[in-house]
Amino acid sequence: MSAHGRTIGDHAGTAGVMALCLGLSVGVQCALLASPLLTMHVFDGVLQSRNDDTLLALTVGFVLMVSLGGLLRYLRARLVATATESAGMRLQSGALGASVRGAMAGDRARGLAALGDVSEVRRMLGGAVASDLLDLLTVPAAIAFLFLLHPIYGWTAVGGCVLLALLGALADRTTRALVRSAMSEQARSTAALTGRLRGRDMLHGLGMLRATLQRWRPEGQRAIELGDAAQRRARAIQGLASFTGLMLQMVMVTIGAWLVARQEASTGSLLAATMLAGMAAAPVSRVVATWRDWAFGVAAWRRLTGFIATNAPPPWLPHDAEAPAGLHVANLTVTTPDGTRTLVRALDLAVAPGSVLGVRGPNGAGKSTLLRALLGICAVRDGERRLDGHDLRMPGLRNAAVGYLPQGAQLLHGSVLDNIRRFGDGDAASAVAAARRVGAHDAIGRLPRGYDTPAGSQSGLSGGQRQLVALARAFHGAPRLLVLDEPEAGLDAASIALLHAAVANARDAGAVIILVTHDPAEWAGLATEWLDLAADGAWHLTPAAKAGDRP
Ligand SMILES: Nc1ncnc2c1ncn2[C@@H]1O[C@H](COP(=O)(O)OP(=O)(O)OP(=O)(O)O)[C@@H](O)[C@H]1O
Repeated sequence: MSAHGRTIGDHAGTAGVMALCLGLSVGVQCALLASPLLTMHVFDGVLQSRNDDTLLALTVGFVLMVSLGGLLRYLRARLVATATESAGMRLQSGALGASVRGAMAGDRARGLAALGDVSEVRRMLGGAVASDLLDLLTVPAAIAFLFLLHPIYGWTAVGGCVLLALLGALADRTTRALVRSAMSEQARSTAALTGRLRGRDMLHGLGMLRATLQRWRPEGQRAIELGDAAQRRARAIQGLASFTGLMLQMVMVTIGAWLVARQEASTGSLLAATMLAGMAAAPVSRVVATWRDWAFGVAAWRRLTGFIATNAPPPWLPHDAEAPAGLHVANLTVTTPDGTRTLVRALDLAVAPGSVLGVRGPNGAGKSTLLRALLGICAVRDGERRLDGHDLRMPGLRNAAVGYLPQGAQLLHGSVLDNIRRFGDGDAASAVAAARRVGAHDAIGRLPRGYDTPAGSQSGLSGGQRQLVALARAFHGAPRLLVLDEPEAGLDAASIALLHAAVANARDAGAVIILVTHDPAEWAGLATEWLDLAADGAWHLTPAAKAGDRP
């Protein structure tokens, strides 16, 4: 199904669920309103006529209506829970994708904060907020009923509900700015702490943990203080709101007694009016009471949707059937992630299947960033990059046809086997074959749990072992494009020799290979062409036969 079709389907499904929730809520309101109606009949009819049969019939009716109301309320709660759960999941997957894209563009902190925002929105959706909102339907129904009993009852209830709504607005007005600063301060301090704690070896190795935490403490403290201040103000107003709800019922009793004394209303209507006033005020009080969840949740939702829209996946170019086989790069301009400096200007490149392009240049010239730009995992100012005519930014294409070895291996939480087969369902044999291809199989065999050894950041793998596992992951599935960032880093001489053989085999099998190296002599026998990057964005291509000629 197309993305567009899915969107229409989603909207139709959401509209259907909302209509059903509304229908169930109307049913709940009818059942609720039956109680004051029956109470009025008991007082005004049965107490006068002393008819036991009528009393029994009214009691049965009352029990039935209350049970029906309970059942409908239960069904609505289930429906709301399912709908909010799936909305939360959709939001989470959108936020995850946007966080990864944001991190690629150099904004890791915002990505982390977005995941915090997802929790905030889910807390709002998962709480009683949706049910409270639907219960607001009771307010007009109860007030209409009160007007039928006597206009004074109706106007008193309107006055009480307006007062409650004003208190809600006051809570919003007096705490909104505080809540906003508390939330952004919290997001900033969490991101700052996470960033500081990432380099755990260095923090402990240089005894810097204490100083780092001390520097962070004022930021964390400020976020907590702002949050507490907002909570305190909101709680004071909530207290006022519950008091107003009680007052409304008491005022209703007094007005009812006055109307009964003037024979303008019956005793039964007094009781019904008191119950109805409580029913009208309760949902408004609850909305005021859960205001904090609302305010935080809605603010988080606004930030999230903005963040997801800013980090939306780029529109992919259509397949170019005319394009020659291999990697084609046209007019690609790569900048630093923050966009302040051009690293590679207007690069044109054609690497045929069965070729090895070596990339070299001084530290910081932009070699790693260029590889990321080729794979479409960092923003570029201009240009296209295609593999066999397909836009390389398509994640499906990269998963199926690309092998990538980033700088620093970057193994993920999971076993060595999981990492090599990229967390897919592929059989273990394919992972073992990839490990054999790059000469990693024996090294993995010597690990305490072999292919089941944990490989994430907390694992005990050495730098070289991590590099071998990452190489096996890159070569897994015989990719058509291999992008290797300093593949020889951390490897001993024997492993480097096996790596050369793996690259030669992949080249002979028709793969396109791009590799960054600081040791061009190491790859002199394999590279078919060299791309030299200068510090000012200039670049130069040299056929391997003339590899010694630097620009
Ligand atoms: N998040 C960022 N914000 C701003 N500049 C960045 C960011 N990340 C990297 N850079 C800059 O981009 C430039 C290119 O970095 P890159 O890692 O691509 O260089 P490199 O040629 O691979 O370097 P090395 O040989 O040291 O690995 C560097 O000058 C670096 O300072």
